[in-house]
Amino acid sequence: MAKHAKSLLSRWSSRVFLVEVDEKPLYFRLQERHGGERAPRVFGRLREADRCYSVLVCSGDRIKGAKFYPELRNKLARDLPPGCDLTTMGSFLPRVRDSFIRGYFLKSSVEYSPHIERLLRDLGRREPLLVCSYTAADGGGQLWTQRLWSPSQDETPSDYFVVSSDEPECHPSALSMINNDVFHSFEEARDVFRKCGGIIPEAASVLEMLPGSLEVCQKPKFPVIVIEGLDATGKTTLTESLRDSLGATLLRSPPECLSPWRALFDQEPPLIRRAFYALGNYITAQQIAQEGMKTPVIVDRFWHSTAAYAIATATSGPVSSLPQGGSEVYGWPSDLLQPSLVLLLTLDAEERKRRLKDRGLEKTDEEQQLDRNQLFRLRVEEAYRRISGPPCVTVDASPSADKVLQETLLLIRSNCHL
Ligand SMILES: Nc1ncnc2c1ncn2[C@@H]1O[C@H](COP(=O)(O)OP(=O)(O)O)[C@@H](O)[C@H]1O
Ligand SMILES: Nc1ccn([C@H]2C[C@H](O)[C@@H](COP(=O)(O)OP(=O)(O)O)O2)c(=O)n1
Repeated sequence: MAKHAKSLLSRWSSRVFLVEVDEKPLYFRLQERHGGERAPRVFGRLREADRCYSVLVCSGDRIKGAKFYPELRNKLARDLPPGCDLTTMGSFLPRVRDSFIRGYFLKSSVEYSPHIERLLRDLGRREPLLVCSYTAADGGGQLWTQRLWSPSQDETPSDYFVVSSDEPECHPSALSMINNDVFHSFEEARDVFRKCGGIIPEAASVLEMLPGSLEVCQKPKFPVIVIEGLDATGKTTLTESLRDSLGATLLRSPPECLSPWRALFDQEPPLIRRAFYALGNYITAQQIAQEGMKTPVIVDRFWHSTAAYAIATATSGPVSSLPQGGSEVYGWPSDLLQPSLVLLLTLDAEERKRRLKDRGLEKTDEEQQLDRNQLFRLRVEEAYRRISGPPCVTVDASPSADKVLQETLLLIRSNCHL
């Protein structure tokens, strides 16, 4: 039994579990004795002939674990018997940092149990997994027990009743977000790339683009203005006009030099994908520091994009599931250059869709998700607003391109010395 998995077991009965049903997390916890509570919602509609499993990834090596998590979904989707339900789940210790682990929740008919259990045991030989099975303990489907599969043959498996648990203040993935989804230092992001070199050869090419160390750069002489907003809010149009109107240098994050690898790292799990974008910001920061000595600098996307998309993807459900405003996850990394001003372009959903359609370009998976998933879009927008650091002003991007430019120029002139 892997060391990491063993340490997760040490406080097993204090863990809370969540199963995500239609983007909504449903919570349950464990109890030794049953006090007559109703079954948690996720079990409420099951029949006695149903059997459920939770499969949690508990690899001690976080790169391997991150790679295995989506692979596990593909394998399960491919090899599970027909009619078996598969959804995402997680488990955490309330208020314990880095305690969040991810996995899948399976629902099947009891007749398929031998097949499923064989499959889960095989998968567990590849990467450490914690597997639990859930069985109806009464005739009415109100009482369900969790049995944690015995980590070693000679231990007696522990059974608990499952009961509903209150919703935590925010999505528990927040417990493990810093330096897994949202990188707060250059060193942490670079470390992920150094460690994944063995499995992704292209990581070495990205490392070659990085500065050896973060020299303490002098503050740029000229203003640095970042333009942020969802796809098709008009960032490209506006940043190009600002460059021409202000005689500024236009930069972007991720920087051009990383474009050969962007599509590849977009396919990687969040740990690696987010480290890629974080490193892109540090390269762009170096370019800003240089160019900002000669001209004003306009930047198309920067840290706000990296953090907001990461936070919104790591959570699920409504805006209330985001870490609360003021949480350290929204903090600006202390080693990253702060722009003079961030302008956030906002547009109502219908107009944005219309512009997307007119433009007709290919979209990243995440941008496609924005279209399909209203809750995800709302979380990204709210996370944008909660990020602290440089002053951030919201700009209504619905007027004509020229009006948006004039409004932005006014804001820049009143906030920066130009
Ligand atoms: N203010 C505006 N009014 C109407 N259409 C606009 C405006 N700004 C941009 N567009 C159009 O909307 C589409 C998306 O704009 P773009 O600048 O590419 O957005 P982004 O860079 O944020 O993805 C483009 O077809 C562009 O011509
Ligand atoms: N600095 C950045 C820039 C983009 N990202 C991520 C966030 C989203 O997944 C995509 C959005 O970028 P994309 O190039 O599709 O968006 P635009 O076309 O520039 O509007 O990239 C990031 O994490 N950090």
